[in-house]
Amino acid sequence: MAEQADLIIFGARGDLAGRKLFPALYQLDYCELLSPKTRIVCVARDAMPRETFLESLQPKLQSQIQPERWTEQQWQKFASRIVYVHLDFNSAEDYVRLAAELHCAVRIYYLATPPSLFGPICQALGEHQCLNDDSRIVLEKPIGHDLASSVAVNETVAKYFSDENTYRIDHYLGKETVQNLLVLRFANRFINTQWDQSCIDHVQITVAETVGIEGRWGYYDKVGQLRDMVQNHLMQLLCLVAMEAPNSMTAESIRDEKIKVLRALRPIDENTITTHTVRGQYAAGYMGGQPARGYLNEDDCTVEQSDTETFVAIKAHIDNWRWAGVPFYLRTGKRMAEKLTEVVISYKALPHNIFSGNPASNNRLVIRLQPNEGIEMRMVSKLHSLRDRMALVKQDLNLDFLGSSAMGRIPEAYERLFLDVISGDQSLFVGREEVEESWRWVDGVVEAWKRQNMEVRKYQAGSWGPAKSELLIEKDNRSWHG
Ligand SMILES: NC(=O)C1=CN([C@@H]2O[C@H](COP(=O)(O)OP(=O)(O)OC[C@H]3O[C@@H](n4cnc5c(N)ncnc54)[C@H](OP(=O)(O)O)[C@@H]3O)[C@@H](O)[C@H]2O)C=CC1
Ligand SMILES: O=C1O[C@H](COP(=O)(O)O)[C@@H](O)[C@H](O)[C@H]1O
Repeated sequence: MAEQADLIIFGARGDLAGRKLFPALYQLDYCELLSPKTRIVCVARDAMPRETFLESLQPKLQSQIQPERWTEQQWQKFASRIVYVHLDFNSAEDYVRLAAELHCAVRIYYLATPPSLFGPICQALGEHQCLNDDSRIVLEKPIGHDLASSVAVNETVAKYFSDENTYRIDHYLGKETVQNLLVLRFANRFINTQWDQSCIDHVQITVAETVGIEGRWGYYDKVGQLRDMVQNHLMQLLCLVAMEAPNSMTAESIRDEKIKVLRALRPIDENTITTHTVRGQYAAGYMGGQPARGYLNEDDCTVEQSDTETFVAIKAHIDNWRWAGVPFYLRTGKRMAEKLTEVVISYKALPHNIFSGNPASNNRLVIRLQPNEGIEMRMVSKLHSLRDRMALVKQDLNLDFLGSSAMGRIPEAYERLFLDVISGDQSLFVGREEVEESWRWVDGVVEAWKRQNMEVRKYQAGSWGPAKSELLIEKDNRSWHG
C-alpha cells in the first residue's frame, strides 16, 4: 500500500479530472492501494458545499466504473477521502484556506488545468505557505505551447519545486502496454538483436481516435493535433521504439537515452515539409453508421473557418547508426475509422528468395497498445498441401495481453502514475530536457507549415484521414498497416 499523502487536484471539475483522474483514484481505493489516511483535496473556482460537489461527481464516476466494482459502501469509502476547496487562483486568502486543509507530510499538487496556469499556481503555492519539505507537483501535458513558453513554465516551476519533486505526465507512459515496449525490447534477445537498420525496413506509429473535439473546441482550436498528440505521446512512443538500452530502469537512465533519440531526429524544414507531412481536418461523415459532424460544426465551435489540424501524418528520420535509412511513419487523428494505437515494425525481405513462385515476404511485428492490447508476429510458413509442392502462407502469432493479465483487466495509465507519484518513482515521467527537445523539433514543423502556407486537407469523419496521407507512404512503395 502506498504511503499517506494529500492529493490536491486543481481543475477538479474539469474534463480530465472527471474522465481519468477520479476513476483512477477510485480503482486504487477499490484495490486497497491507497493509504486509509490519503485525502483527495479537490480545488475548483465555484463556491459550493462539499456535498454538492460529491453529488455532481457521483453519477459521472459511476458511469465509468465496472458495475461489479461499484457499491454504495465502496463509494462512501471513496467519498470520505474527498475535501472540496473553492479557490480563486488570484486570492491569497484562498491559498491560506487551502493550506489549512492539508495534514499529510507528502503533498501532491496535481495541476489538471490549462498550462497557462501552471506558473501562476506554483508561484501562489510558494508565496502563500502551501509548500512543505515534501511537496510534489504534477504537470499535465502539454507543458507550454512551444519551446519558449515551455522553458518559461519550467523556469517558474523550478523556483518552487526541485526537479526530483516535479512530475511531468505523459499518460501514454503509464499505459501497461507502452511499458511493455521496454520489456519486449530489452528482455527478449531475439527481438533485441533484430532491432536496427540491418533488419528493419520501416516503422509505423498510429494513434487513431474516434472521438472528435466536442466539448474541448475552445482549447483544441488553439493547439491542434501536432501539439496535442505528436509533441508528447507520439514522440514518447517513438523514443521507446528507437532508444538504446538504458543502463537501468531509473528515471535518469531512461531519460538520457530518450533525449539522444530526440536530438537525432532530423529537422523537417520548408524544403521537406510538403513531402514529409500531411495536415488534415475532419469534415462531416459517418461514425459507426451514424452521421457525424465536421470540426467546424461542433457545438462549441465559434468560427466559420479554422486552419487547425485534427490529423497529422509525418515521415520522420532518426540520424544515427541504428536507424540510418529507416523511415518512421507517424499518423494521428481525431474522428478516425477506429480507436487504435499501434506500433508496426516492418522487416526487410531476406536477401535472396529460394522459394521460387512465391513472392518474397516480409516479417512484421505489430504491437497493439490499445484496444485489444497484444502482439502479433507475422511469420511465413508452409501451406500443408500435397497439391502445392511448396506454397507459402503468412500466419500471425498472436499474443493477447488481456487474456494473460493477472488482474483480469488492464489497469488504466493514471492508476500506475498516481501510485508512482505517491511512492516518488519518476521513471514513467518525462524529464524537462525531453519536453524541450521535443518542442524544438515540433516548432520546426510548425514554422515550416507557416512558411509553406500548408493547408489542412479535409477528410471524412470515420475515415483514415486525407488521401494525401496514403500517398505519403505509398510513394515509398509501402502502405499503412490495417
Ligand atoms: N481532457 C483530456 O483528455 C486531457 C487533458 N490533458 C491536459 O490536462 C489539463 C486539463 O485538461 P481538461 O480537464 O481537459 O481542461 P478543462 O478545460 O476541462 O479545464 C480544467 C479546469 O481548469 C480550470 N480553468 C480553465 N480555465 C481557467 C482559467 N482561465 N482560470 C482559472 N481556471 C481555469 C477550470 O476550473 P473550474 O472548474 O474551477 O472553472 C476547469 O475545470 C490540460 O492541461 C490538458 O491539456 C491531458 C491529457 C488528456
Ligand atoms: O492527451 C490527450 O490524449 C487523449 C487520448 O488519450 P487516450 O488515452 O484515450 O489514447 C486525446 O483524446 C486528447 O486530445 C489529448 O489531449
